[in-house]
Amino acid sequence: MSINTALIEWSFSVVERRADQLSKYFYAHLFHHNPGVRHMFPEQMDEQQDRLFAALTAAAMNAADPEALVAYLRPLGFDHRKFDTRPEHYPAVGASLIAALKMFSGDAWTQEIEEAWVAAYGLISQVMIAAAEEVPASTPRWWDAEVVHHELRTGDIAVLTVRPHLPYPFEAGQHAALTVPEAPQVWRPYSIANAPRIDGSLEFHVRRIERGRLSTALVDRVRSGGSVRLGPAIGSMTLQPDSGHGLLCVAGGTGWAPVKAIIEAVAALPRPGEVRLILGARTEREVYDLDGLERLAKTYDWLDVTAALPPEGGEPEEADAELLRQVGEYARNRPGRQVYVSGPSGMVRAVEKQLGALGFDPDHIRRDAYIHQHSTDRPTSPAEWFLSKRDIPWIHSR
Ligand SMILES: NC(=O)C1=CN([C@@H]2O[C@H](COP(=O)(O)OP(=O)(O)OC[C@H]3O[C@@H](n4cnc5c(N)ncnc54)[C@H](O)[C@@H]3O)[C@@H](O)[C@H]2O)C=CC1
Repeated sequence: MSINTALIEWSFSVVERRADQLSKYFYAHLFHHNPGVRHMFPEQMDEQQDRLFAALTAAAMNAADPEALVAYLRPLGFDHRKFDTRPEHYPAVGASLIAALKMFSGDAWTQEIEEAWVAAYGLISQVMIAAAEEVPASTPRWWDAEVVHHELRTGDIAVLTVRPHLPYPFEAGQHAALTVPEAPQVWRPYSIANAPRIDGSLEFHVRRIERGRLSTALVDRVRSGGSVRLGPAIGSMTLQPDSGHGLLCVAGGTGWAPVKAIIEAVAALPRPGEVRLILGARTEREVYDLDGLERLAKTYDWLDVTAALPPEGGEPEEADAELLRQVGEYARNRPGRQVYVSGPSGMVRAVEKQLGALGFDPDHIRRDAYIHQHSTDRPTSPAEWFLSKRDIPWIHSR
């Protein structure tokens, strides 16, 4: 089926400036016509408001590249089992999407545009439904877990250890969506900060973000003995077969979490290769897992760690340049190395660009695109526009 993505993109540009109102209309339409799905969303929609809509528009705009689209949508379809999403929900969402776009397009809406959106949405739902149906029925839709340890490491970063009640399959470097009873139906992806353990426990590193309902609950309200709910583990930032030949790992802030898991997975290899870890933080205090780091560095002679911090008395932003300097210095003579990069998307992009300039093959650089889509530090593509909370003076004029 061919989809007219140029038309979709054009029609999107017509409504883009009223994205905020459009997504509100979309949810109002959805809930009015399908009151049965309201419980699947958070009570307060402000934070979550645009996420479903953003994913839909991002996917529709990528419909011209079926391979990329399928790679993006399959894990999403699998992950959506945790919302209890059923095939019959998809037409309902599609109808509200079209209604909202039509409403805000005015005279610009044509039969051809409608057909292009219907075709794109049809493809999106088909891939997601198929991905969810391929999962064996015995696989849980979610996993409940007990918080066995909760530790505040800095004013705003907590490290949580949780133990799922049922076996939880995952690979080092993957992430899982979390929610807690303190923030019902608010889900966010967090990287798992360990390789699989015999006792089945999982570690998560959470920074409280401004107005983040879930991160605030995870940092300030959840305590040992509490409970969390996990979606399935997803993500491809996992250890590759040739990783034993040496790795460069670059981690910034809480981006340390999946890199820690990768290092633990390297340690389980029969013959671990050399691993160089460059760990960036904006201040020394922000190196929140120093004990864990020191333990790894002392135990494994193949692991070499340097911190990228601002110079003495320097500004926090100077850490950015130091991190890139260290990456350049190390990578210059090792163009064949596998690289794992995790942290703010600005950092990940800067590191990728630098490695590209040094002749690194992009296929050797592993990072987590999905996490970046859901983090606060996001690129600003037209679709991403929906994801970032911005004050638009001429919309919120009062
Ligand atoms: N799997 C993944 O990729 C994961 C990604 N994250 C993301 O990592 C981020 C962590 O946030 P924070 O701890 O607040 O990080 P942060 O703002 O404290 O920055 C961490 C490090 O990145 C460096 N950095 C930031 N922007 C840069 C740029 N443009 N160029 C070069 N270096 C730069 C800083 O100097 C610092 O060393 C969040 O956005 C989170 O979503 C977190 C966990 C896992």
